[in-house]
Amino acid sequence: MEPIISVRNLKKIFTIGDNKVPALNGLDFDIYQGEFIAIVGTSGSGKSTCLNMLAGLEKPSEGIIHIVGEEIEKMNESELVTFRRNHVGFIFQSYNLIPFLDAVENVAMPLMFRGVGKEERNKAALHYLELMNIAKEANHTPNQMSGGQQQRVGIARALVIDPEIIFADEPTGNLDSHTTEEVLTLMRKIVEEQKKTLIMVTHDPHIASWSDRQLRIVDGRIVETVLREGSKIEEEILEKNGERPFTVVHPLNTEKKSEGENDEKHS
Ligand SMILES: Nc1ncnc2c1ncn2[C@@H]1O[C@H](COP(=O)(O)OP(=O)(O)OP(=O)(O)O)[C@@H](O)[C@H]1O
Repeated sequence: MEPIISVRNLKKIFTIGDNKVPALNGLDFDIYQGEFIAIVGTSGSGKSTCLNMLAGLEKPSEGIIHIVGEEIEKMNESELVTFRRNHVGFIFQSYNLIPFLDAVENVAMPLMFRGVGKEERNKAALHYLELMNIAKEANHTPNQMSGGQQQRVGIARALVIDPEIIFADEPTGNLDSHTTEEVLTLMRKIVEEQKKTLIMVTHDPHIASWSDRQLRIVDGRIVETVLREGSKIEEEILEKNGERPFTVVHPLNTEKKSEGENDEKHS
């Protein structure tokens, strides 16, 4: 099996005036099609910076990002827009639905950008609303729906272009615990049934535990990976490749060790 995403020595340093803020200090990992990955860490650890760079929304300071066979850090802005339109779906914490459009029109929007005609795009939108168990609300605008319903519309919108990869930044951050479980169940369902690759950022260890594999970040480094017990995709990768997905882990117990001495390769 070949990875769908490969990241090597990914670094990001923000410059504010004379100050340099290192947000990512060298990430090395592979992700495979059909994996549900959680990037987990406390506030300021570098999760969103990592997601933004994988999605081509920010340029790395150093390093390589291969996604579906393309080196995205070398693309210019218009190539990145086309790349995202064709390969990537986004799920946002605050849903980002357009308030004056109903659910069908919101979901159909990415297809409109692709030039798909109204009848065809509305049909596709309804299909994904059905998949998310929210077809009854197809003609409701966002203010006529609960948070959980809006997020299901948000997921349908991410799916409508049939992307290989879906990025989700704190997708359940605004939901109560019951609705969070419902939305996570649906997210697992789309990963398993449609073989999508889902990369979710969260600060919450319980939400992260829904994923197949957690990458825990502290101070811009991966300090731990956690596999979900019994994960089908992780067993499939192990069986086909003879090893676990490549990740370089920098464990936290660094006292008395020089730089790099305690780095472990987990594969
Ligand atoms: N545009 C920016 N300019 C300067 N510094 C930034 C910028 N974006 C992020 N940072 C800094 O980079 C570090 C990592 O931030 P990031 O937003 O990736 O963390 P996070 O883990 O996603 O946090 P949160 O959960 O609070 O969103 C922090 O120290 C942050 O202050």
